[in-house]
Amino acid sequence: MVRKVSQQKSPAEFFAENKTIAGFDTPAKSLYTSVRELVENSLDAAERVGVLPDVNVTLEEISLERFQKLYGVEATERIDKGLYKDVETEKERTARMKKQKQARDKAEREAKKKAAKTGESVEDILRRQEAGRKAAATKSRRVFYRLTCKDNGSGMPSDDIPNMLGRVLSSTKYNSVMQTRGKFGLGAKMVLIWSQMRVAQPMEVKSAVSGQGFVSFHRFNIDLHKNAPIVREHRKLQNPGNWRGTEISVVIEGNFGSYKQKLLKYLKLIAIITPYASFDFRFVAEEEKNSFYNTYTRRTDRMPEPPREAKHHPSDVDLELLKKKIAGSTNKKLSKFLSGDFSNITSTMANRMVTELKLDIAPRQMNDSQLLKLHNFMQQVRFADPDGKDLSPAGEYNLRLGVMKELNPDMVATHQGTAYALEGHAFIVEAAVSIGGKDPAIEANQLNVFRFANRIPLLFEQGNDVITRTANQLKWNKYKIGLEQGIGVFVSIVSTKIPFKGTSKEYIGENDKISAAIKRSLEQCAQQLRTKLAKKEEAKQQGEKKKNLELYIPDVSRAVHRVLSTLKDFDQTKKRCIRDSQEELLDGIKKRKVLVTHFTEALKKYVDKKYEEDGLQYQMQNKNKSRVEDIFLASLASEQKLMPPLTNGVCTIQFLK
Ligand SMILES: Nc1ncnc2c1ncn2[C@@H]1O[C@H](COP(=O)(O)OP(=O)(O)OP(=O)(O)O)[C@@H](O)[C@H]1O
Repeated sequence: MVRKVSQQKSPAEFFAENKTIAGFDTPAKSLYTSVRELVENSLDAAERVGVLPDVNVTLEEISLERFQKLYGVEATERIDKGLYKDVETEKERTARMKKQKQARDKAEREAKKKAAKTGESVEDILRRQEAGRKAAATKSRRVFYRLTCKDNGSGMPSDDIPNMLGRVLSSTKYNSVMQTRGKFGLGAKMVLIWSQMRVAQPMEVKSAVSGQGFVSFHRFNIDLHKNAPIVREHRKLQNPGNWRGTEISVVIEGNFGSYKQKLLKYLKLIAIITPYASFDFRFVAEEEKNSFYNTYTRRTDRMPEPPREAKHHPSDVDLELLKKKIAGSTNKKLSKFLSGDFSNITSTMANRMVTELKLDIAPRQMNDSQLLKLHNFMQQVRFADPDGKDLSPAGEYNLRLGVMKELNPDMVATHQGTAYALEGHAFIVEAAVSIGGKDPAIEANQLNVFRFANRIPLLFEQGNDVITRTANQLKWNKYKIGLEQGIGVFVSIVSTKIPFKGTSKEYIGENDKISAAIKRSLEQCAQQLRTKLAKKEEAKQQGEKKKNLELYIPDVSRAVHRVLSTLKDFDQTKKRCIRDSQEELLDGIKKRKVLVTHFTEALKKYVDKKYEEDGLQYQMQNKNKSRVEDIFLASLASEQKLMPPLTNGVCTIQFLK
């Protein structure tokens, strides 16, 4: 009998073997996830020190041939051709030729049909298809990329760099109950692990913190087995411009072709939810003509209030956490510990708890059974929900600005809900709903749902996500919102703990509380849009009424002129009922001084005036219903106090102080 020997795995080995759970599935997806992880770290780092983020991403394409040259990989001289999977056998060649001929014949038949319908030439259609086929064929080739992400964030202390980026499950974001984009202490390390699995090149990091006086440069790998960094090079570089920030550079295998659209969509969405950041994306292709540069400009200097560190909510505490907190407590009284270390426990509440527990001792003197008693008791007590004051939602102003700047829809409504609590963590849902616009991201005849969690876009598992499900369930036609023009639904959830499914942070599963909060926010947006649409419809109807009236003007002018022309020849007795001013008019007609065009002009003026009066009357009638409507003007000042409202009966304007 073989004796089984127990084995251990380091976290780095575990995640290398199970990279899919961190979003590193195929080379294409891994490239996308790598960009995402580095960008989100950069945003966290800039916001941590309260600076407007500047994030520059460069993706340099490196063909297999160039990769081999660059890294001195000797290409194998092909002698035994049968060994290579890209060399066909005779049998494979015959089968391929047969298949290609069938495909060509089919394509030709379809192209002829299409040409008859569209009027295009058969050759053009076939040429286009051929280009598509070639593009698809290049997708299967191995391609590498040097990914570089540079920011103006906090920078990293020199000694921390190898550990923070070369040891799986290390993070500066662990010990706090705080809203951050990063949470797992995994992202940047997975980028390096992915690189090591296919390319074996070290990660290069330049970073400078405030007042350090130099830029630290590190090249390192991860020892997967030990889960520890292997530093290959460490130097101090000069920093004459006092730069502060981080630049991370790594070579990875990828496939930009298949994930280009996803990646650009991601950048667009992150620009929507972070309009106070500036993003540059540069793609440097092997062939110059395929290179491009996208920039997502900053549109406001107004950053959301940064998230603050919150205390643990008592209902979210497990025994281990309670033990850890107690071990670190210097309080002499349990009541002080409870009110000081947890949110939502006032000193009165803490005293009541201690009396109820009959446990008036210093926390560190508690034995295991007392600890268990305290934990059990905490599970039974009714605590108030966390209030969400430490969270940092994007804010309606930023959300609206982001949607307008990137998508320019015809109409947009926004709403930020109040905070709710989920297992001891506060969360806030904010939403925007847009109608129409010409951006291809908003497709007509459907709901286009865009999801954000802790201000990062979620692009995968759309159908399983609570946001998509809730948006699809809403009865949009109840708000007279049709799908024809394309509806954009933008939902952003912020929390100290987002209940993501998996470490790749791709979606949030079904959850009644979150779903109800999303529904409420979307309903508010839909209600605003309903009012706007009604106003627009009213204006349209007024316009049509005016147009219809104008249509009659030429005929009416001619008819009136003709009647008056006949009147001018009436006998004196009948003429007596005509007043002096009218006498003058008839005289004008007789002498051909008053023509049909004079009637046309007069009637046109009258219709214009009437239309204006009706419009004004409509506004007056509705002034009480909808006088106050948020409009957002970019303010130069960061102060947000409001001046007293200025009202003129038609609208109310309130400026920021
Ligand atoms: N650009 C950067 N500037 C400053 N610090 C950074 C930067 N990138 C990473 N860090 C530091 O390195 C740590 C580890 O980053 P990593 O991406 O591995 O995990 P994380 O961001 O904490 O969590 P997640 O796995 O959820 O992304 C971060 O917590 C942060 O302190």
